[in-house]
Amino acid sequence: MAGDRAPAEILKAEKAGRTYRSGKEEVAALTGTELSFHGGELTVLRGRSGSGKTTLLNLAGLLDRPTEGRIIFLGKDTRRLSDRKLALMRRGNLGYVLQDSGVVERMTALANAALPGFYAGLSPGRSRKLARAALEAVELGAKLHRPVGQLSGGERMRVGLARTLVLSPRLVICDEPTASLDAETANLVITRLREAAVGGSCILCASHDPIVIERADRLITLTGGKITGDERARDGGAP
Ligand SMILES: Nc1ncnc2c1ncn2[C@@H]1O[C@H](COP(=O)(O)OP(=O)(O)OP(=O)(O)O)[C@@H](O)[C@H]1O
Repeated sequence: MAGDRAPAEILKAEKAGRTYRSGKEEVAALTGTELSFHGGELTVLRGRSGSGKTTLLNLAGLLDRPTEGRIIFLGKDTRRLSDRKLALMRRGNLGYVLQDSGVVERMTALANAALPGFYAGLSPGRSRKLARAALEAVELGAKLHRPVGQLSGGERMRVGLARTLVLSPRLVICDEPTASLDAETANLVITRLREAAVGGSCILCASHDPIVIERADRLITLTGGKITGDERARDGGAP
């Protein structure tokens, strides 16, 4: 899926907002968000607890729909898409690095990382070859055949990362991808994410970790559900 797509606009938020309703109470978690994301960039989203980061990641990741405004993904107005079409769009174009890495514990690391290939209709051999390379890239080449349930938390997270990146998704959504990792493993994770960006993916990452922030191309700040900062990193994110 890689190619000359670096300048392409992947996602656009137009006056997008999300209000949660529980009983009579309404929480405007995100309001009037105007943002555009392109391939080839790693963007870090910062903000205090409750500022709306997860809400924005969920909208950008097509996991939730805005209650106002719209999200345009690959030129398509997602308001018009059924839940089924949205799910297909996610499967073909999006990857997630979330707190719960979503790996299947009874399956081996290799089988987990090969899943996107199978779903995309690649041959089993090709899916496994790509999975093996993705796992080697996160330093799990020696544990390919281990059931994920027998791996450490950081290793599971890396299996999830390998699975997320194995088919070079257009957009990768990450929620605190280095939380609870030691500095060396955190460096490995951010290096893989940067490589994915260099390969043309658009990476959107909520994080407070200086290791992540110093490798960002762009820094967005959220305050009380609004974008209050949107700046380019001076050195454009070291490779
Ligand atoms: N399902 C929900 N129902 C009601 N309110 C919600 C819901 N999810 C989030 N909120 C509220 O929306 C606001 C933004 O929440 P969000 O989870 O996006 O913040 P965040 O910046 O990701 O916070 P944190 O860093 O603590 O994870 C908060 O006030 C939160 O309490």
